[in-house]
Amino acid sequence: MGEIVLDQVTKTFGHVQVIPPLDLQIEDGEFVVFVGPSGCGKSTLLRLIAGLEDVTTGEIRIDGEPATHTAPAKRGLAMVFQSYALYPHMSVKKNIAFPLKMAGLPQSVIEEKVENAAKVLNLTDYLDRRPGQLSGGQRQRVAIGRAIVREPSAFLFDEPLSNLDAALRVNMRLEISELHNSLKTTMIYVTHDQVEAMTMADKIVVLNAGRVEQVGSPLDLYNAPRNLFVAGFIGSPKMNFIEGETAEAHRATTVGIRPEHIAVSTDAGSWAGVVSVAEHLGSDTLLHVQTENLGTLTARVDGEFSVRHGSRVFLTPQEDKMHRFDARGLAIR
Ligand SMILES: Nc1ncnc2c1ncn2[C@@H]1O[C@H](COP(=O)(O)OP(=O)(O)OP(=O)(O)O)[C@@H](O)[C@H]1O
Repeated sequence: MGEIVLDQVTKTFGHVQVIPPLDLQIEDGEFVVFVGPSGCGKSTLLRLIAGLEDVTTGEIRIDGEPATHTAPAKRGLAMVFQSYALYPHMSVKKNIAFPLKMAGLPQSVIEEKVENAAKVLNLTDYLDRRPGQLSGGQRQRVAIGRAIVREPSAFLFDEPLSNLDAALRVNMRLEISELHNSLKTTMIYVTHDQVEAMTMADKIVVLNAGRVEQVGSPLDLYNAPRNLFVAGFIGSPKMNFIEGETAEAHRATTVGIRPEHIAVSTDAGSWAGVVSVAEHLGSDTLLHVQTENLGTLTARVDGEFSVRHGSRVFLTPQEDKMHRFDARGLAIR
């Protein structure tokens, strides 16, 4: 089990309401990612679910049971922190066993659970080492191991990969996804990195200033962002926005087009411009183009596209991939 429901939950620190009334339903077994810019309230929301912060008003239910005032240890949830929070003087084995020992389980049961977790996480060969003798990725796996042995109804991850270098992050991302596939336990994962959100989530919750801007699958958010904020936040490189009179469609004050939905030609096209920067990534080419009337637009072309800074090009947007927004920033469908 691992269904979590937030019903009109708010959080106020002093006089500042950082979470206005918020409803959210997390299904059993789902991988849910909270994503949003720094300070939007992601960690606060996770800590409210964990019970590390008290809600100001509203209710939390876990598996149908009221949990608003339940002590953190009694919620059946396991939190994995960015800082790993390992005990430096204890071996990997003792670190993983710690919550079981605290719970007073028999030694034989502890041994078995630690062994199984170590196997799942490829830590079997490291059980006698101390955290200081491990790489960042291995330490993160120990922290996850300590969560796994508790057999929680949900795992809560607070930016678990932000201390790792880029290559290791990609690896750990895959490992956590695989872990979710095999355990099928609810996971709630906080990140400010929309690529992590897109690649890992069943369901993404986009937060902005404590408010839920949109909830949906990664492709829902990519294909049909509800508003300008989600449109600009999800997708890399970012969606281009064209403002004002150029947004020809009635009611629309802003038109959005993703870089991958703009064709580039050196001969002819809808919008003429000059390449201000060309980023040759090998797999694709990103062209930042200073257009005559629409400001700078970014286009992404598959593979190599041999133009340089200063080259004259023409851009043609794919009409059916254009997004239109009204004066309030809401998508027009
Ligand atoms: N204990 C606290 N007392 C007062 N204000 C707080 C406290 N904890 C968080 N806040 C404020 O609440 C808001 C949300 O913070 P939170 O840490 O949840 O954001 P976040 O989205 O996780 O940000 P980041 O990605 O930078 O960690 C921020 O404006 C923050 O300053």
